[in-house]
Amino acid sequence: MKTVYSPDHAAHAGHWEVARGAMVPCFEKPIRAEYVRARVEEVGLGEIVLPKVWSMETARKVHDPAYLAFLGKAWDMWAAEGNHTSALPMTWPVRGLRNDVPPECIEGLLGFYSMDAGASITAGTWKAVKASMDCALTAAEIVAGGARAAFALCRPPGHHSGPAFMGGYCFINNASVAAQWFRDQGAARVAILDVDYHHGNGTQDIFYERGDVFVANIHGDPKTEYPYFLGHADETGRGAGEGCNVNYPLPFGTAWDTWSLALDAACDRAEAFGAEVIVVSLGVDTFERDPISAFKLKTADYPKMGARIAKLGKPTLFVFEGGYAVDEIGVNAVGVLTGFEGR
Ligand SMILES: NCCCCCC(=O)NO
Ligand SMILES: [Zn+2]
Repeated sequence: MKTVYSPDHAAHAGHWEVARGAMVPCFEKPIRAEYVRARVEEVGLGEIVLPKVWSMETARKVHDPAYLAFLGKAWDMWAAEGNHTSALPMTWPVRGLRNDVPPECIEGLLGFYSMDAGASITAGTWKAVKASMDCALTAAEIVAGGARAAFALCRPPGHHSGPAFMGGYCFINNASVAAQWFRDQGAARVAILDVDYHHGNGTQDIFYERGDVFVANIHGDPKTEYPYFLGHADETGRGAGEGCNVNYPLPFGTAWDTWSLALDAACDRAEAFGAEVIVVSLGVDTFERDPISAFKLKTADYPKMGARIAKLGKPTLFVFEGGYAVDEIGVNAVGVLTGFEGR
């Protein structure tokens, strides 16, 4: 299987994030992608290629163009005010506040276009974000070109970013852009399987009223886990999208025996939907030693995850999302891919 990787990811290196009331070093850091790339090379998964440079045309079909334009200029606006550290939002338009965008105030725009303080912007963030999206589209093109599967080694991740907001380390929803690209190439029905520990609220939001893209999430129960405000089992889609969204919220401590039942159910639903191509939001923060998560999957479980997805027998694009147990991130993420290949 080919991997699409860009060294430009390293341009995005946030300094701090807020966790349990303290400023802590960012968990989503460049070394994550390097460890995964090293493991791809170590197992001989396949060729590692650079992404092509894509326009924003497809991204503008799943994201608000004004939001994307903001992402491209946010750092310059922040720096123009003499700021040197990461740009972080501090005020959000919650209930009772107005919802019109503050045109030229970077502090207001940061809050307007974010769901949390978990997406810090630095001088190189846009370069990395664009490259990450380019990796997803390039890998999608490899699949569309006849490959059974391809791996988009995306960093930063994307599944929390919605139509017009960033958050949870995410800026552009890479998996959603790829799914839209497959639709634009003529795939009538696309399924997105999000196996990251956290609910992909952005992906759900983007396709919630659409009947052409099925979205399944297996994740920490939002009653007690980030993102808290989406990801319940009663969220099944709306209008044309009714029945095209399914959530499997699971409790702290969930291990493979329970988690795999949700995967079976999600795969069955994707099959029943008639998906012609599968996009997997591949986060491995389901791992038992992940520092910010609370499931109990073991390294030996990840090849089983890949093997189950392979049973769908559909062209499959793997898009890298979360995972913060850096020492095992490579063996776990690539384990899904070698398991998919039946190695
Ligand atoms: N700072 C709050 C937790 C962000 C979750 C990031 C992630 O892994 N999402 O999949
Ligand atoms: Zn996650």
